[in-house]
Amino acid sequence: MGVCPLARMSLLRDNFTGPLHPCAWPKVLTCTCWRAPIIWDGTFDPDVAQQEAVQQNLTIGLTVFAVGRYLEKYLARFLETAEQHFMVGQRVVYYVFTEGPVAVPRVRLGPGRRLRVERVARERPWQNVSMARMRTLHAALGGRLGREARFVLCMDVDQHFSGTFGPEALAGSVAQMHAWHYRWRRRMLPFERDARSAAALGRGEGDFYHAAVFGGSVAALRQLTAYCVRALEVRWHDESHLNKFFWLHKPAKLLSPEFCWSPDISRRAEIRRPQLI
Ligand SMILES: CC(=O)N[C@H]1[C@@H](OP(=O)(O)OP(=O)(O)OC[C@H]2O[C@@H](n3ccc(=O)[nH]c3=O)[C@H](O)[C@@H]2O)O[C@H](CO)[C@H](O)[C@@H]1O
Ligand SMILES: [Mn+2]
Repeated sequence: MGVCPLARMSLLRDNFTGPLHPCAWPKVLTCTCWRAPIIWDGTFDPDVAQQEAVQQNLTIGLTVFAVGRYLEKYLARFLETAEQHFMVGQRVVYYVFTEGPVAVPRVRLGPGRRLRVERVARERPWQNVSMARMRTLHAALGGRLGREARFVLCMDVDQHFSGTFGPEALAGSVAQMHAWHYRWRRRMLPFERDARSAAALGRGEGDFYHAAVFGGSVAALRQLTAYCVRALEVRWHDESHLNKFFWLHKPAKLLSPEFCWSPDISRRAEIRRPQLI
């Protein structure tokens, strides 16, 4: 994975917490070659981020799709644990996209937190649900979600929060280092390599492998979703287009694999308190 070069470390700042502590984790990469910070537990001060976000009077959007079986199977736990861990103390607006609005569980929300349910058509086969997310997100960002929120995070529903997920995760554009791939050699990463695909990355291209959690300002996400929608019309997998986008438009911040971890992966010293499981 490599280690952040010392020369750059002192310059590394976070938009919410100010100076970061890249040395807190000597064994992991804490910045990218384009100087974006990689947020690991211990590299930032959560209290400063919290205060900064309150001062900026932010509303933070969290989008999630819960279509078909995923609605009853995952949504309640996702929302209940989000209430415990996601941007606690901030104004939050959840956007749940589902084809079954009446079945959305009634989760008790803290003050300043709202839940909006938007109806979407059920796509078949189920893989298309995942791909159709980009189109739906793009429309929502151009509508009420875009007016209500300053920053938005987009997540899978088949997971739950297990640790504090605070404003240190916010930036103009945010990508996450995929838990399964962050230790892989760059050339082994599963980017689309078929040159016939619009998502193809050439030899030596691609920085990190991303999926699972992405976000940013409304404007940046409009750009990302527009890119993926356009590209998806050519077909192929949404995740490949997401990765191509982040190769072309470098994210301002990266989230460490802790932010979306899988318990199926063997224990790793650098993974202490995962935000999502
Ligand atoms: C953890 C992780 O790496 N997740 C990525 C992986 O998802 P997964 O391989 O985890 O696929 P998945 O089945 O979780 O589908 C992605 C998401 O689509 C929604 N959904 C899907 C099917 C369905 O019947 N109903 C429904 O609501 C739901 O929010 C789900 O979480 O690959 C996808 C590619 O398409 C995305 O890149 C995901 O971010
Ligand atoms: Mn998933």
